[in-house]
Amino acid sequence: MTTILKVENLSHRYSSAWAIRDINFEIGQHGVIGLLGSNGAGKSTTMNIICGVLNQTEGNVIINGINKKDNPRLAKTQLGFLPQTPPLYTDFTVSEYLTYTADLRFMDKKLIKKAVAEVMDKTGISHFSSRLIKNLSGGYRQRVGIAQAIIHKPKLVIMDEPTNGLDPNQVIEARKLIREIALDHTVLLSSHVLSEINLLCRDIIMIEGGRIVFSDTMDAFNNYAQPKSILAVMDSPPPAAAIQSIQNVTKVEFLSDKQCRIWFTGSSDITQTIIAASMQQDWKLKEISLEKSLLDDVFKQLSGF
Ligand SMILES: Nc1ncnc2c1ncn2[C@@H]1O[C@H](COP(=O)(O)OP(=O)(O)OP(=O)(O)O)[C@@H](O)[C@H]1O
Repeated sequence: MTTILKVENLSHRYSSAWAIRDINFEIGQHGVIGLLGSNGAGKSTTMNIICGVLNQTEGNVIINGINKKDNPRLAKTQLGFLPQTPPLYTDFTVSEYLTYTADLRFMDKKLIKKAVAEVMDKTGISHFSSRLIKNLSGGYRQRVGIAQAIIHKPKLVIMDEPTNGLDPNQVIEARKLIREIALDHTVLLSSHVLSEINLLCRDIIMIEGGRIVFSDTMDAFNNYAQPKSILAVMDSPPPAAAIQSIQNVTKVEFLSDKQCRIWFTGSSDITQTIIAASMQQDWKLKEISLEKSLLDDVFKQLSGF
């Protein structure tokens, strides 16, 4: 794996309290990586340090092989940042603003005009190039925010809650654009919206109380909590008490005449016991399936709520 971002033993203290403590992770090329955590978990602190807006108390941030402490200016050329509120100058036109941000990124002046045209095309805002930013909708302003983050073709793009405050259609459009950007860049995106992380991200890093509590693929996150319930459909189901008498069954709830949910402890081999009981007692079992834990349940389990 080519490492684009390496975070080593990162800790930060605001006055006396530690906001993050000993954060370590490494991310590779392309794709969207989700930074998930509830409010106050430490996402913004981590992102602000990576972007150089805040200096860490301890630890290292290495972007595309460059340690931010040793060469902050060079490290910053490797990254683009879309903060929660995009830093837009609303009295500028779209192209004036993007030209200005390209200059701030120390881009070669001769290349700026072409880069502005390219990034407007990529983010779907070319037709608004001469419009004042203050006259754009929220969705288009967000596109301008994304355009300024990628105009200098950085390896790493950091987005802090990028769909916050957008209406449902704008959210769909913004997610589509983020996916496209992730084909050429590594995107580290923070959110406390689980469904968004699930839709967009390949890998997930979860922070709670300033510490990493989970770091793996999205699939591993979805499978993290073991199934604890079974859905069964029977043509001739017995009373709940009969199912409840099976060892390790903790609760039975009928959802309809023929369908019930069965909670259990211990191994999921219990499905075999239920199948055997059904055959012995002629419950006419037609379907049986383990219920996958909901993303929200995993989140609750990991965050200790
Ligand atoms: N400037 C500051 N001074 C003191 N404490 C701060 C400061 N900024 C953040 N904190 C504290 O640091 C902790 C982590 O905050 P941070 O903003 O990084 O969390 P977050 O996960 O981004 O939350 P949110 O989703 O609400 O933005 C919290 O306890 C917060 O109160």
